[in-house]
Amino acid sequence: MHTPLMALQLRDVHVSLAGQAVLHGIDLSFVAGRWTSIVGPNGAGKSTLLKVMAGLLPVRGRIFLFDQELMAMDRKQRAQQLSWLGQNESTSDDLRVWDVVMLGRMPHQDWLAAPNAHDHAVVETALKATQAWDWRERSIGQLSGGERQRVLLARAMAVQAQVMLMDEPLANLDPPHQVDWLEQVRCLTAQNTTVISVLHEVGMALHADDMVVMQAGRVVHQGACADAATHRAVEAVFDKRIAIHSLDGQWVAVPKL
Ligand SMILES: Nc1ncnc2c1ncn2[C@@H]1O[C@H](COP(=O)(O)OP(=O)(O)OP(=O)(O)O)[C@@H](O)[C@H]1O
Repeated sequence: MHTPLMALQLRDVHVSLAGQAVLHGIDLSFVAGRWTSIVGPNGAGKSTLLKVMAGLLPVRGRIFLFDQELMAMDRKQRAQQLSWLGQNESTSDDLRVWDVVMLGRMPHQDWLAAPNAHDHAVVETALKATQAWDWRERSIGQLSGGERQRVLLARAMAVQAQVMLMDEPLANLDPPHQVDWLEQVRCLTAQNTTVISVLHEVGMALHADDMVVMQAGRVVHQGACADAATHRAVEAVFDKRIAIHSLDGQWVAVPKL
């Protein structure tokens, strides 16, 4: 039997923030080309885990990006392979939308080199994919929260990284653009991109291939979104205040009143 290629692996990862232990011995493996959603209650450590995988926090333990130790990688190489969409990302409001998305191409450009035709083509494709193309000449400060999120998603896509990490990518998106996002993730995984996203909306998170369920700084379950064991784990971390059901071939999470 052939062993699947692992995009990211964490081995006994511990994180402390401001002297407080936040992640306690995380062991996880993410198969390349799949979409995993991370869910759990407020304060469970989801955003911290995502930051750790982006190499943004000091940790105790080991993290591998494909076969390389993440922390030992050259910054540029890491930036080419890992793309990051954080929560409440700050950008200068004066920046043109086009230029914001072009920032995603930086890991591929030489120092002070002008973007080439390929960079322009990638930025155009990303802006069109998130339906942000019409705003390309506007400054990002003039956009609504959801419009801005679509521009930042375009920037993350423009990196064309093998692994994409997204923290609350659906924040501020209206339902049609949430569905667009689902379709974009499907396109990315079809091209063998690995997508890992923190999602609060359990119903959306259940569209992923796999799920990591967290509670109090620990992983309590990792499994396929279609598995009953995954559903039970999600219901348990939310104190059984939600129930997962099948509806028209999809999984939905409904409040238990
Ligand atoms: N900079 C920090 N200093 C100290 N503690 C922090 C810091 N950032 C986060 N924490 C704590 O770490 C824990 C995990 O936070 P994290 O943001 O990872 O949780 P989360 O699961 O993403 O939560 P939410 O669903 O509310 O976004 C929380 O208890 C939080 O208070």
